[in-house]
Amino acid sequence: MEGKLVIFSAPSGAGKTTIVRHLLSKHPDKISFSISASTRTPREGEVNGRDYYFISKEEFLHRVAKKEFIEFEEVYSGTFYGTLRSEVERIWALGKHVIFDIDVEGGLHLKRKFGDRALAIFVQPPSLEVLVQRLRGRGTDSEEKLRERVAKAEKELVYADRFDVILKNDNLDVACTEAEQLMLTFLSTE
Ligand SMILES: Nc1nc2c(ncn2[C@@H]2O[C@H](COP(=O)(O)OP(=O)(O)O)[C@@H](O)[C@H]2O)c(=O)[nH]1
Ligand SMILES: Nc1ncnc2c1ncn2[C@@H]1O[C@H](COP(=O)(O)OP(=O)(O)O)[C@@H](O)[C@H]1O
Repeated sequence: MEGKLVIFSAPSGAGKTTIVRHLLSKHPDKISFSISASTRTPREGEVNGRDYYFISKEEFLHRVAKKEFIEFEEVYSGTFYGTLRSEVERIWALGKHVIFDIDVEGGLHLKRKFGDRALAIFVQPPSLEVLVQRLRGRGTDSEEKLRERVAKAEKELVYADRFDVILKNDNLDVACTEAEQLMLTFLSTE
């Protein structure tokens, strides 16, 4: 089987992780999550090898030098995230397609690299104000981290129209249904 890529990108807090988790729980037979490598510290409840491969900066840079990443980025100052080639190949070898929860630059990078084999979806929050509320509500970031995420979000919203599709995440149920339809249509076409 020729594996495909379904990419969800958005500013932090737009809801991509929530949507991706929903799709994974409904279609575990079709898709599998690309577990990124990250140098950030795990959040409460996050599991190494399930949410991320949490590795040190030293190991990350060593693996960059060995060209193990399809793409990687210093997403926030001093914190690296990247997609391992071995991860994508592992999932394709299982006969599944790969689903990504990745920032905007990383999503566009993968789209450029894989072209028609990839569907790049931009998850759009109703407004920047709602995005900030969601991030606050999630309660995972300090005020300083929150400011950093919001500043990045403002820049990222501009890139929405470079994606294949813009998916509005106002009502979560509606967004999840639309995401599912988009994904299934894409996966069923040659
Ligand atoms: N470029 C790139 N970005 C990633 C990767 N994995 C995660 N990210 C992005 O890094 C950002 C920070 O992720 P995280 O710390 O989990 O917090 P989030 O913003 O709440 O999703 C998010 O925008 C993720 O989508 C990756 O492999 N490559
Ligand atoms: N449509 C929505 N309406 C209200 N809250 C939402 C909606 N979508 C996501 N959320 C909440 O917003 C927060 C950020 O969502 P998350 O999926 O973590 O975003 P991201 O992965 O894009 O950073 C979470 O607390 C999530 O439960």
